[in-house]
Amino acid sequence: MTLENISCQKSFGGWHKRYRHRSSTLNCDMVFAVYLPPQIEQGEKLPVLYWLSGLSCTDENFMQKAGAQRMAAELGIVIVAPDTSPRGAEVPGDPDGGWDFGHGAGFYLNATQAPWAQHYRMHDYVVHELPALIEASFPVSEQRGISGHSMGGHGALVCALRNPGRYRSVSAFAPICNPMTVPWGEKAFSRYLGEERSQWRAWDASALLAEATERLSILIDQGDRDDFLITQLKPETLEAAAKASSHPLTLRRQAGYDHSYYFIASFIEDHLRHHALALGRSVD
Ligand SMILES: N[C@@H](CCC(=O)N[C@@H](CSC=O)C(=O)NCC(=O)O)C(=O)O
Repeated sequence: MTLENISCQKSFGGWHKRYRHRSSTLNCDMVFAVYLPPQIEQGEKLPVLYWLSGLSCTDENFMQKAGAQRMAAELGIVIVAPDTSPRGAEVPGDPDGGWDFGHGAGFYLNATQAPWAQHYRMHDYVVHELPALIEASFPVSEQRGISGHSMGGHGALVCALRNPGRYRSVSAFAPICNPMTVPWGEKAFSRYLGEERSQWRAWDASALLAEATERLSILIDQGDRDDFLITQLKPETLEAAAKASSHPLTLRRQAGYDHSYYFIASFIEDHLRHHALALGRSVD
């Protein structure tokens, strides 16, 4: 596997880098970003937090707007931010030109329907191909955490719930909690997975949580001034599933916050500490 370094900036004593590579899972070239904290140069194998961004994002939104680098440098956590879908001229996008399906909207699932199934396999990319590449290319351990925002917050929950034992920590900002029942999810699932709704449950965080066997503690922050809260996100559904199955969930409703990266930047430190604790880093 060849990695092409396309940019490099020093940040808080560590390095923000972007790489291009060929993905055999997605059948296209992909770009991801990685933040390597200063401890990486001391020969210590560091844990990795995977960050999954939301609709319309690339690898750049989180790295430029969340302000995570200072704490990641302090805690000694590598952060990897993949793109949000397969990309390129050979990858079909939304035939209607929308931003909530196709390019920038891979939903971190494995599509089963033509023509999407040939490229849209973001779950396998994020859970398997990318970590294998990261673990072979950088001095990191196999201790993994996963987090994300909105579509990516849902993606993080689903990756953790579908793969018990693979992640030591999980959290989310304003995740889509029950995509089977909201417009963003219905549009994406009906095309990627087909019209048979029973097939959707395997990619819905609330449905998966109801049947989870691993009790990985979940941290979620949700702004109460989020324009998508009622129509698209539905945290109460996940909360009810967690309650019914006694799954550990801390869902914090944050007064006055919206859906933006201003909200994420306000609470990213708490999430990094949540992950650091589970990933065996010392947290003061
Ligand atoms: N492009 C759209 C706005 C889409 C949007 O709000 N995207 C959110 C994630 S929404 C759920 O997945 C986002 O993270 N945007 C990027 C950012 O940097 O804020 C439009 O133009 O309306």
